[in-house]
Amino acid sequence: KGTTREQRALKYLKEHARQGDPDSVLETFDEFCRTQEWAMNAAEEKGDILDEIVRELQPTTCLELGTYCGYSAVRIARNLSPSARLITIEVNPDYAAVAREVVKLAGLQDKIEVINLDSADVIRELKNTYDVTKLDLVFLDHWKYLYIRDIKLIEEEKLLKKGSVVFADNVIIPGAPGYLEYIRGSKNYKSTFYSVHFEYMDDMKDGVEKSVYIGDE
Ligand SMILES: O=C(NCCO)c1cc(-c2ccc(F)cc2)cc(O)c1O
Ligand SMILES: [Mg+2]
Repeated sequence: KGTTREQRALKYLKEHARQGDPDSVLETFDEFCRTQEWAMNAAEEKGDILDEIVRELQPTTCLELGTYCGYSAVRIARNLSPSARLITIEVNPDYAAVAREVVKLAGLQDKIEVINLDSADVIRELKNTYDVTKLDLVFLDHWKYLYIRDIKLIEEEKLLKKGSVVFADNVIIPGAPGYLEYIRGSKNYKSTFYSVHFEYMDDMKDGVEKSVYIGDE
């Protein structure tokens, strides 16, 4: 075929979505995944919970680990206030390249920064290199076994403040057992589990975990 699934998705978006319209990009991406090829986007149900969190929290600085094609980055950024921004980290160069195109198609390149590096290396540099003081929202959606490594690193870097929200995808499928045990056992968070459908699969159950940081600044 010569093309990857992600490149085929981007082609479909370019042909069917309205340039500069984030809602159109998301709707078209969901349509592609339901009618052409499945892809590991957060999708409608998980996306609605993410929308609710962003609308209520009104975060200024957001961090996403695991951009993939940029679906959730667009989902988050479309609801951000004018000066707010999202830093999203993707270790896979092919995914990052597609994500940058999707972000541009949505017209959100001024609010979203896609970084093609390893998450741990960027987290260590957020204060010095990326001018971040505190993170209001963190979305964990990269390799599941890395959730626990990176949340510990984020705590170590003192990047969270009272009220910061850590939202984790896939805590059931593929699962992130070490992370769930850690975050639910920590006195620094108040966690809530949401049972949701796995993306684009109406007969499969997944779960997302919303954790509010209540620890020391
Ligand atoms: O690995 C994932 N993300 C990081 C890499 O970019 C990921 C995987 C899956 C999934 C895939 C294949 C399957 F059979 C089951 C689960 C789903 C997701 O939502 C994900 O975020
Ligand atoms: Mg996911």
